[in-house]
Amino acid sequence: MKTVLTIAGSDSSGGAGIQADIKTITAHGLYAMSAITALTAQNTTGVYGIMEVTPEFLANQLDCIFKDIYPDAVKIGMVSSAALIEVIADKLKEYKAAHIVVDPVMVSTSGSRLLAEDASKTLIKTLIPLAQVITPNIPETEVLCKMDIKNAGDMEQAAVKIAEFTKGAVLVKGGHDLNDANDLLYEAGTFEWINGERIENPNTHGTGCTLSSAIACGLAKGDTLSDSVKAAKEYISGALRAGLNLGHGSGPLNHMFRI
Ligand SMILES: Nc1ncnc2c1ncn2[C@@H]1O[C@H](COP(=O)(O)OP(=O)(O)OP(=O)(O)O)[C@@H](O)[C@H]1O
Ligand SMILES: Cc1ncc(CO)c(N)n1
Repeated sequence: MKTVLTIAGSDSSGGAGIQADIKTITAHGLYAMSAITALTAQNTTGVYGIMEVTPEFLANQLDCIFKDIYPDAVKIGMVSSAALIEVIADKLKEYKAAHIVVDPVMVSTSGSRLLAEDASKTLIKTLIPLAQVITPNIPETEVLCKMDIKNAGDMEQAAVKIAEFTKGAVLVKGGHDLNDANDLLYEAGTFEWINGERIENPNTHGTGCTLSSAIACGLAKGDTLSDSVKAAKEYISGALRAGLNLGHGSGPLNHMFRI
């Protein structure tokens, strides 16, 4: 049984974070372990509270997991502070973790900041260089490369800039103001566009968490990064097409549709 560790925050509404990750990993037939970085009180309309775990407690969770069930891949989602980012980076190096997917979560779909202002530098300096792939959305890409992104050419230029400070690949996700669903994988100097049909569904809460967890599943199974991203794209499109409609805001996906 292949295993995937998610290191992320808890989303009380079940649509994003740890909950989305575990549903996605399970739907892919793999075993999910989880280390929780923070509790959030949130629902489909917004984030109403964040309570971080201490760095010591996060280190304890990671020790418990790596000493007992060694993960075949690791997905990192919301990590809201520099101190927690440093603990994760130290433990990933200590345990020589492989197939690390970093989803640089900064702001929730509902617009709430999930990464402290001063933590971006620590994310860039200590965690992103450990990633096999990072999966920023358009706003996160703009923060990471300090440029506006208005079109596909900007996405390609941004991916090259980000690759300068990460040793891994960059998946710049489309959507948002570009109003498409075309993603760009930049790996070892090569661009690969992974296009998707835009699905008119207001319930997109947790799409990024779901995609990055699905990519980690492919890597855990030994697939190439390109194949893992393409399979994850199929999965997220299917989850959007399945059209779950819960809550009064931008609701969750249907993770449990059959792949
Ligand atoms: N309406 C849509 N139709 C089809 N694909 C979509 C749609 N919205 C997003 N996607 C796809 O979903 C994946 C996640 O991208 P998105 O930009 O939503 O991530 P995100 O903003 O980080 O998500 P979240 O923060 O809600 O977890 C990408 O592959 C993107 O192309
Ligand atoms: C806990 C958590 N992680 C990630 C996201 C991304 O949307 C969210 N809304 N909540």
